[in-house]
Amino acid sequence: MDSPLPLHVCHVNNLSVIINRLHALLHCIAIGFLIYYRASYLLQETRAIPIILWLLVFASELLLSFIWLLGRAYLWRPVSRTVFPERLPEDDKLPAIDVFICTADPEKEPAIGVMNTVLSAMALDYPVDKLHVYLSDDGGSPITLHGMREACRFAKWWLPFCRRYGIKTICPQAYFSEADSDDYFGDSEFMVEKKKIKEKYEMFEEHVTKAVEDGEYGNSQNHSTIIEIIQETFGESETIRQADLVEMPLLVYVSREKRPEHLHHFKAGALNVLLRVSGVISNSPYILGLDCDMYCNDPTSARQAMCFHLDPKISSSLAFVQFPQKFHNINKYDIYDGRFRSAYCVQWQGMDGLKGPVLSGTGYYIKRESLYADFTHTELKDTFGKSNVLINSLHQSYKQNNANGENFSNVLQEETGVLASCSYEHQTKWGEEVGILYQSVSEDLFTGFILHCKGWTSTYLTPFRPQFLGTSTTNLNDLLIQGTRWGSGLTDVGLSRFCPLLYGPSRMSLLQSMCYGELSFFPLLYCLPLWCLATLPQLCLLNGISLYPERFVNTCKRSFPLEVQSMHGEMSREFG
Ligand SMILES: O=c1ccn([C@@H]2O[C@H](COP(=O)(O)OP(=O)(O)O[C@H]3O[C@H](CO)[C@@H](O)[C@H](O)[C@H]3O)[C@@H](O)[C@H]2O)c(=O)[nH]1
Ligand SMILES: [Mn+2]
Repeated sequence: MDSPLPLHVCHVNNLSVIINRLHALLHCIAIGFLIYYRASYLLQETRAIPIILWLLVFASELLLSFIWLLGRAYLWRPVSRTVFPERLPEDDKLPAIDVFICTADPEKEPAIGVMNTVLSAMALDYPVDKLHVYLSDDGGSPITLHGMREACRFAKWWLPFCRRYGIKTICPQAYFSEADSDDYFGDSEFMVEKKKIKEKYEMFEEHVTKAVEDGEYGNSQNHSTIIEIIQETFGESETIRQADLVEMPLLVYVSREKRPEHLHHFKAGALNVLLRVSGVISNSPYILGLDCDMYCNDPTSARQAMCFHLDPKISSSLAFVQFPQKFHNINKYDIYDGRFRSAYCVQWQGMDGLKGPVLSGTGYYIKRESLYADFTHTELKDTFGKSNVLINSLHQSYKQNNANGENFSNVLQEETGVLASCSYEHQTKWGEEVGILYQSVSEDLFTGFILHCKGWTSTYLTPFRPQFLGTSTTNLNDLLIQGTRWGSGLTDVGLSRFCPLLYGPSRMSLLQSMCYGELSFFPLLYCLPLWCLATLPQLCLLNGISLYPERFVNTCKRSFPLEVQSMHGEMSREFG
């Protein structure tokens, strides 16, 4: 029988709603005056200011007004949510979860950091037999594979320790670098145990770093498939308490085949290989997606996400639960806004009040089914490729533990090899209709957009304690590279046949299309206004040309002091 108490509640912030809408109205009036002023000047017979100047400023203001208008959709109905994981059904009724972690470059993404992410995911507070952790290594690096074996060995100490003492910081590196991590236990047995685990961790760290010094990075562009279920047995010198000999989550290393003559589609390609390979191994109905630089900072995220996925009122249409990206390496000045506050503190909450936030690349729990196209009317092999085992897995509900180290049978080993080969997707619908989509380098936003267009919804949860913590870009060079990649990915979507403002409105609400429109057009639409308004008014000022007549400016300032400020604020919000 279902619990009569809700698993989650949604609060609409009515005060914000009223303030936001009133503010939008006032701002609209101010924009109306400005447009009237600019347009009427064009109709005058004699003009003191060069027309080209006037037109450039006018065009900039129109573009800014348009993008501003689209952005109002975020503020239309912001909501926040609370979950009650204690009301979830017992553990044996919880659905299984596959965790997908992606790594690509062993030089930029050091193995020890990646292994900490793996360990933190293994230590999630969830039934171990229902948790499967997959690492995709696009670098095809022996160092990473070796790191996985070491991580598995250390996990046999780390997991029981976390469970026995209810450790919250389940990422060992973060835990041992915290000054007062959970030391409130104060008890001597705990302290002894902690010291022992710390020594084990240091040994683990040493083994991994030594392998980096001695080993080879491998060829990330040209290598064959390696898929291995990681299982480490204890060395003779290691003894472990009988009570701690617990089961561990399944741990799988996947390095897909890469050849220079085949497109590999970056992270989206890696995720699709994981989808297929995990489909024939554990086939869990839910997937947690993580970047290798973003570790689980709290054990409860899986149960929190299940509060939405297991709510019968919303679960049939719910595709994913998104947590915010938070970062541990940002100083208090944060001059590049590495925290992306407008996205994670304002925009996603606003979209959550419509049909849900954007899929944000990491820190989401997605339903596997939502990534498979509607396959009831299609020729399955044309869509999913030639693997019969994979096709059978589509129909079959989750098969528990059909793979562990010993019985990772030859058949399965061969099948996963085929599924991870670089030619598997030829003449299939992978990346076009099935799985993570390849159309844009911002694969996350685009995939989420198409899911919303198909009628799926999402929810956004921002608990007080960050559930996931990552590494943000902190220098200008990395920031510009990342910004250019995102900018071109978003513009790609905006200018494609999937333009949210044209493709969206008939498939989702107008407000939601406006949100996606704002996201995909802002890099492009800010270009001209940014250059014009950063140069022309200043040049005019130096030459004694007045773009804004004094009387007009004074009236505006008197009537709409807030509006004048917020119009200026709008640009500084996006560009720091
Ligand atoms: O060929 C590739 C390239 C990248 N990755 C992995 O993808 C993740 C994200 O890549 P990164 O280069 O760190 O990009 P970021 O700009 O930091 O990532 C943000 O932007 C991406 C979309 O552009 C999203 O996928 C990410 O989740 C989001 O955090 C990392 O774990 C990489 O290891 C691969 O697995 N294969
Ligand atoms: Mn990253």
